[in-house]
Amino acid sequence: MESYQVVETFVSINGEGKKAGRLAMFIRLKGCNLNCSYCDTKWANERKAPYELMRTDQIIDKIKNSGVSLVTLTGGEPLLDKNIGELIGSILMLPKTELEIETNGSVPIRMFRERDARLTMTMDYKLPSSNMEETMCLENMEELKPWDVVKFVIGSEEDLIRAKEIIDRFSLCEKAIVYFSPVFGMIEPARIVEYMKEEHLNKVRFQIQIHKVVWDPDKTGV
Ligand SMILES: C[S@@+](CC[C@H](N)C(=O)[O-])C[C@H]1O[C@@H](n2cnc3c(N)ncnc32)[C@H](O)[C@@H]1O
Ligand SMILES: Nc1nc2[nH]cc(C(=O)O)c2c(=O)[nH]1
Ligand code: SF4
Ligand SMILES: [Mg+2]
Repeated sequence: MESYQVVETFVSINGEGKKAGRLAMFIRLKGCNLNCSYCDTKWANERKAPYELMRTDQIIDKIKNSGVSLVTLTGGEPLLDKNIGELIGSILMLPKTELEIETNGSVPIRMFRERDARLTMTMDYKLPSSNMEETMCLENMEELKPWDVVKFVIGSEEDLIRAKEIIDRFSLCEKAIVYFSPVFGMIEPARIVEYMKEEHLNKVRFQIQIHKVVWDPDKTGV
């Protein structure tokens, strides 16, 4: 049985994506291959970040005991772990449990091609203000399912323009559910809505990270 470097687990309302507002069990894995300018979980990516090595069965027990039916696997970058398939498969064996994976868009999601709506990919497209755009795996745009989410986290005017270009180039609104979300505190959220109106982005959904409004934005474990 495999084990994973877990930096935190907690139950909270999901603050992002199409399952926002619902209770979820969060499993946050250590480490990331990117270094986004705005990352709010840099602490989890540090080499020295403390973690608990948890076996698949221990994580599954934790989910079962939580009584929560939605699991959010995040990080760091959860898809970097070469054994992640075992954990994903085991979570999906739990009856009536939905799994959402937060992934950064730089790691191929192709190996998860055979999946139904119980496994949602919530995939970022990293825009210029992240300084990570060149790492994006564009083949992923062809692997999206209609129930997946593509998230553009927007920090600047340049990001807005680039997000629209990418949506148009890959017909993203026809392939998946598309969100615009501000880099927390970096751009006036109303400007994003203005841009959506200007460009008639009728299928894009606007979202603010709910947990940063409910709790201190720097608080972990919520
Ligand atoms: C911390 S990341 C972990 C999962 C994965 N590494 C990724 O980037 O998608 C989870 C989500 O938080 C978003 N995020 C990180 N820092 C943020 C910030 N300062 N403001 C808004 N969203 C942020 C990321 O863009 C991503 O969508
Ligand atoms: N409440 C809450 N919802 C979230 N949705 C995605 C998160 C993440 O960090 O990936 C997150 C998070 O950190 N907290
Ligand atoms: S990819 Fe995700 S975890 Fe990694 S640095 Fe960017 S926002 Fe942070
Ligand atoms: Mg977060």
